[in-house]
Amino acid sequence: MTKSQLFEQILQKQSYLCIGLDTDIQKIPRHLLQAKDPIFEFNRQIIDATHQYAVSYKPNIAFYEAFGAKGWESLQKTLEYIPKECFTIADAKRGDIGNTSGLYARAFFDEQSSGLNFDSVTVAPYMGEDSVKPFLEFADKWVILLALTSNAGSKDFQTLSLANEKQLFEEVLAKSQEWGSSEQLMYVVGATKADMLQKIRSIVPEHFLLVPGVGAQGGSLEEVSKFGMNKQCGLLVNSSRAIIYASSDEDFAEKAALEAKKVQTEMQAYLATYL
Ligand SMILES: O=c1ccn([C@@H]2O[C@H](COP(=O)(O)O)[C@@H](O)[C@H]2O)c(=O)[nH]1
Repeated sequence: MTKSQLFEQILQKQSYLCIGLDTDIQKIPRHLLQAKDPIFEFNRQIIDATHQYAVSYKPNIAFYEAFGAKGWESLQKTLEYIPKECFTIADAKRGDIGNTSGLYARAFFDEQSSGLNFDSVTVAPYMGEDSVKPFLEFADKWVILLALTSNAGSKDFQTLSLANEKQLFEEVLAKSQEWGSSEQLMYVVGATKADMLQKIRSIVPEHFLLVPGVGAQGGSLEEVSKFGMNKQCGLLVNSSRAIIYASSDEDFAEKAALEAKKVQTEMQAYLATYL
């Protein structure tokens, strides 16, 4: 999917919501445990109930790979089930020496090889250019580099000041623009770090940002929208637990739809104000 196709979807659905499929077998409604593949069945019903409010889905790979071959199968079925107009993100946070990154890229992008055909994958930038490049060699695919993450531990390294007086995450944003364009690179910025968004936008005005951390982590959708939106929206705001676990009963999909609609309605207002 190209940047302008993504923007078109955002305008059509009046939403920049990404729903996180962090599907935890311990948290899904009990009655689903009787299904042949409870994780896929949960995802299927969540996707059916929410896709009109979301432009993107982000399965976090940890929730699938923890279950070995069966988990990968649930992931593959989920990916195939997501409507084609939605942007798909493998939240895998990969990255290694180039030779190994090439295989990670195939795992998420090369359907012939792995059975998976995600639009994008999250990548850790800290091994540098040669660790990221192999992901960028796939046509029409996106790399989403971790820049300033939503967790408290982001201060341990990401905000350290360098000799050039930049913070490490600023250097990640500046340097990585030499590796690929805003048509193939996005950045993760936590919603809990909305106070840094103006600075971030001054470094990467054109890029899309994947913003996790609203909902369960308490980030403000309004601040993210006010300080992070650019002329093509430039935001995919993720919410996982607050939507998919809105209810633990048989009405879970209905309640997830209500939560997603609530977020979408708020987004519609911000698109009218800040775009
Ligand atoms: O900085 C980051 C990077 C990734 N995540 C991931 O996003 C979701 C957030 O889930 P919630 O339930 O909405 O809190 C989850 O998959 C994280 O691993 C992040 O939170 N922060």
